[in-house]
Amino acid sequence: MKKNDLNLLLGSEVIGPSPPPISSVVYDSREAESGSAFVCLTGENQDGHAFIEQAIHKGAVFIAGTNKEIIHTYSSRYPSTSFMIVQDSRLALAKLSSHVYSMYDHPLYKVGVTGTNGKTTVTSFIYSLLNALQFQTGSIGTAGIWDDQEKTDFKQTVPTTPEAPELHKVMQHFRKKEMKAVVIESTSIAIEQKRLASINFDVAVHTNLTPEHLEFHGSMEAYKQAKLKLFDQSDRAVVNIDDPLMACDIIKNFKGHLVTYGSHEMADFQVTDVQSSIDGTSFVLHTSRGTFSIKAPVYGEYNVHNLLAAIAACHQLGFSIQTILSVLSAIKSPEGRFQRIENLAPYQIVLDYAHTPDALGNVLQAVKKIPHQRLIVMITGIGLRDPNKRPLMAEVVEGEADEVVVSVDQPGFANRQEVIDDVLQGFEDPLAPCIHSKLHREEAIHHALSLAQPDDIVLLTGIGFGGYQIIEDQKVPYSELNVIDHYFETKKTYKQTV
Ligand SMILES: CC(=O)N[C@H]1[C@@H](OP(=O)(O)OP(=O)(O)OC[C@H]2O[C@@H](n3ccc(=O)[nH]c3=O)[C@H](O)[C@@H]2O)O[C@H](CO)[C@@H](O)[C@@H]1O[C@H](C)C(=O)N[C@@H](C)C(=O)N[C@H](CCC(=O)O)C(=O)O
Ligand SMILES: Nc1ncnc2c1ncn2[C@@H]1O[C@H](COP(=O)(O)OP(=O)(O)OP(=O)(O)O)[C@@H](O)[C@H]1O
Repeated sequence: MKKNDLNLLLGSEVIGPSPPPISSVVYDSREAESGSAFVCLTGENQDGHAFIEQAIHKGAVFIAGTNKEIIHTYSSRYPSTSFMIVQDSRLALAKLSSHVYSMYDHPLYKVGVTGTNGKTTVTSFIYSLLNALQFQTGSIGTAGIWDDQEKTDFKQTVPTTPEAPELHKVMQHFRKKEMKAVVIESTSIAIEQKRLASINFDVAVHTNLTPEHLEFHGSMEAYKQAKLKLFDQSDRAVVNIDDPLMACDIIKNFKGHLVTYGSHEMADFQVTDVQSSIDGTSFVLHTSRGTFSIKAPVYGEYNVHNLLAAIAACHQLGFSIQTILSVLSAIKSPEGRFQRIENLAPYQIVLDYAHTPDALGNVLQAVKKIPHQRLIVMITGIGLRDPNKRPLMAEVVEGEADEVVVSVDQPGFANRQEVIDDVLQGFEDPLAPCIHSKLHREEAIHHALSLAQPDDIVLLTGIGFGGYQIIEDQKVPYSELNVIDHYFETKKTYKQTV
């Protein structure tokens, strides 16, 4: 790769020779191989500059970092390797990745979905609608990396939005397959860490803003500012007009073509007359192109709003509303988002990823619309995240359920009992007999199921999906469905032996 091209791309001077063609971009020295570019990032525990030598020994031909002294030291020690001192290594990582993984020039529409709650759901709705419209689309996010047919085996090192090299590698693969679009869940952390920095989105979608990730951003204002950046790199926008915290900022500042959705009468995609039933939700959609009566296989008013976001996003890509509505029956919800487990027990089991107070409040309202006797709810406190959120989960559920089981998700290094105590603080009467606590999610699920009687609903919320729990610094495999199956298996064995 020519020195000048690299200088122009990254806005700095190459030290040493022009590197040979760069075959991969890595931020982890252990992944370096012959022809790699290694970008030094400063993490929570380590400084990537400490691994330059390892990257070179593994074959890296180009090293970028921010630490002048270290870069100069290594460039003298390894004169045949190319180096660069950059202002911002994360930006350099994004730009380099976009350049190196641009082998196919097949056009790929890019849709970014941001918001505190609903990203995975809206991403999945857009993905299934576009594919049903024969517009081959992939998706990237908490539910994994999907091409237009199935989940791929691209390694996902970050829970939701991959680091820039992985993102661009996936998009290169989609372009190679001549797919037409990709929907990318765009978390505030990813935006702040510039993982998406060199992507120009065709459509950016906003769902809502409520407190989350404050342990990372520090304040709601910083959290909002991070999400707003996505709209500076998109040609079109879809905005939830009902969101009091962020919609106005986008509407005021967005320069491209913007449409709004929600219940507000000013919404371009306005919803009224929402009616829930056992097999889905019906509602009326009002647009400048007409009014439509719709029935869709989704539960809860918030999911109707997620659906509107998806319809509006597809419309922003050029599909007519009638065409989009003709494939509504094809929409798919991601695993664990209002997932109903049937035929296991004489009561209903609903699994839901709600792990913010806002999400919990919404799913409780949705579940209560399903006919039932008693409602048993499991809630969790998250060890890895902002402790201030924990008691709010209790505040939201108090008075809404007949039995509440409190447990822990993603404990990390947190003390499980302390996490539970934080949650319990949110109840007016934490000692009430209907409040139970269990240190482990598995035990809590089994306890909640054991409390159920015919016609009850057991609502299991929290981070039960994704395939693992983070315990200390290990990702320990975890399957919600196996835990539930195990409960019924042991019950059967117990019955047979008594
Ligand atoms: C907590 C956190 O932000 N972790 C991120 C961080 O890891 P870290 O701080 O532990 O890294 P580190 O161990 O200090 O190492 C620093 C650098 O040295 C490199 N290194 C390290 C060791 C070595 O031998 N060689 C080497 O090169 C590392 O690869 C890294 O680049 O730096 C890594 C590289 O950039 C990230 O991939 C990693 O994201 C982890 C996987 C993560 O879980 N992040 C979460 C917080 C996240 O991004 N979540 C959002 C939101 C999810 C949601 O909304 O629910 C997401 O988009 O998923
Ligand atoms: N539009 C919405 N408004 C409020 N709550 C929602 C909305 N959509 C989904 N939820 C709730 O949030 C939970 C998580 O939904 P989803 O996974 O789609 O959100 P997310 O933004 O991707 O979350 P995460 O970033 O943690 O993966 C759902 O199970 C539901 O309880």
